[in-house]
Amino acid sequence: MTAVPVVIGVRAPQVGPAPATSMAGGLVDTYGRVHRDLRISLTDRCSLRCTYCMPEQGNEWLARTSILSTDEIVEVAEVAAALGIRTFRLTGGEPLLRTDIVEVVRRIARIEGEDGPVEVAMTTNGISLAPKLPALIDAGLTRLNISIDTVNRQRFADLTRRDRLDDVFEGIAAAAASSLRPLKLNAVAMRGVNDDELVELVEFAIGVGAQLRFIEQMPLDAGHTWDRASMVTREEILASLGERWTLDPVEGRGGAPAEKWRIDGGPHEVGVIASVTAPFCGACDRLRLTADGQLRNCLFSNAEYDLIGVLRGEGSVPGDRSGGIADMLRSCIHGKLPGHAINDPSFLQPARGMNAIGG
Ligand SMILES: Nc1nc2c(ncn2[C@@H]2O[C@H](COP(=O)(O)OP(=O)(O)OP(=O)(O)O)[C@@H](O)[C@H]2O)c(=O)[nH]1
Ligand SMILES: C[S@@+](CC[C@H](N)C(=O)[O-])C[C@H]1O[C@@H](n2cnc3c(N)ncnc32)[C@H](O)[C@@H]1O
Ligand code: SF4
Ligand code: SF4
Repeated sequence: MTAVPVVIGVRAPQVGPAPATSMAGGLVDTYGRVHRDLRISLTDRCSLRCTYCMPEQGNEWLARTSILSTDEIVEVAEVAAALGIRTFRLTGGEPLLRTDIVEVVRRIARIEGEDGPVEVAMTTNGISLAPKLPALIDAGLTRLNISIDTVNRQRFADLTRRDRLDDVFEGIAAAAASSLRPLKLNAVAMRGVNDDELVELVEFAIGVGAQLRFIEQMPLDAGHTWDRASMVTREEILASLGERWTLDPVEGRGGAPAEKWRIDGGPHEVGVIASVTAPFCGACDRLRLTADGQLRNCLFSNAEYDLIGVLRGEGSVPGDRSGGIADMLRSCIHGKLPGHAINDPSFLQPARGMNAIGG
């Protein structure tokens, strides 16, 4: 039984040998957005239970048999790279819980993209990162984003339902001491939880040589309890930081989700990912692959494209199915809407929580 009761599915196309021209043309949607970034969720499992993402208990995990193998992930990544994907971001759930994580990184990092080697990035909660980091870097990991919403131990335990802040600090320290740059820290801003700590979080990030990005909380929690009033907005975040520092906008955002500001004219920057009040959908260049092999063209989409059906469908033979994978990637792109509808009264939150979508 999977964690996804009902999704609007798109059936797998007939599997067969790849037509000679199947890789021609990139992943351009009907609004002209060129897709360069594939976020791959490696598992829906996690070492934490953040309130805005997962339920405290009783989560319905994806069946282990439905989780994509390393071979399957690499097969998809190779086709995606041939179609123009340049960055593969490994996420979850907690990607470091995947026992073959180093192999996944190594095999994706070997893929040649259109303009040279692809980038392999990871978003993690940092737990158990320290002992694994040397092997991950050796395998070809190029960038790390680590999530930390508070530097207060009791708050961390309340918010994540696990008393593991010291493990996160250890992971951040290892990343800070490593060669990976830029190092980014993510913090979801929450009213009455950490909104009195925003300056302290930025100072913590500066202290470890990282850049902090605040995230507006999105309606993606497994319990569907999100409410607009408890979301701390971009404006509120800037007002709070503005009491301490002068913030000057940094130009040249491109397709990045974070708007950035220079702090007091100095070398440090802070970012805000305002997915709700200032969505960046017009420049969206992302696709997502869930751990159970469903392609999604938007975090908030209720449609999924059944890639695992292509990979495991009857008569499917490894090596012969790149055309089917490419077709499914294109179908997914073709169905992409211009933006999300969180601000529309008819908005329907996706059935999956963020941990099962791949944040
Ligand atoms: N609405 C929306 N939010 C996103 C999207 N991608 C990332 N985010 C939000 O931004 C947060 C941080 O994302 P990360 O996983 O750190 O990656 P990133 O910011 O895309 O990565 P880089 O900017 O390349 O470092 C996520 O947790 C989401 O909350 C997206 O496509 N749409
Ligand atoms: C889903 S987690 C997966 C990777 C890893 N477990 C982590 O926490 O970094 C990726 C990112 O999504 C963010 N996130 C999760 N649920 C969210 C929500 N409802 N709104 C905004 N961001 C969310 C987390 O804070 C984290 O930065
Ligand atoms: S945000 Fe990341 S660390 Fe927190 S519960 Fe979700 S997947 Fe786990
Ligand atoms: S909400 Fe959807 S369309 Fe908008 S940036 Fe995120 S993934 Fe892209």
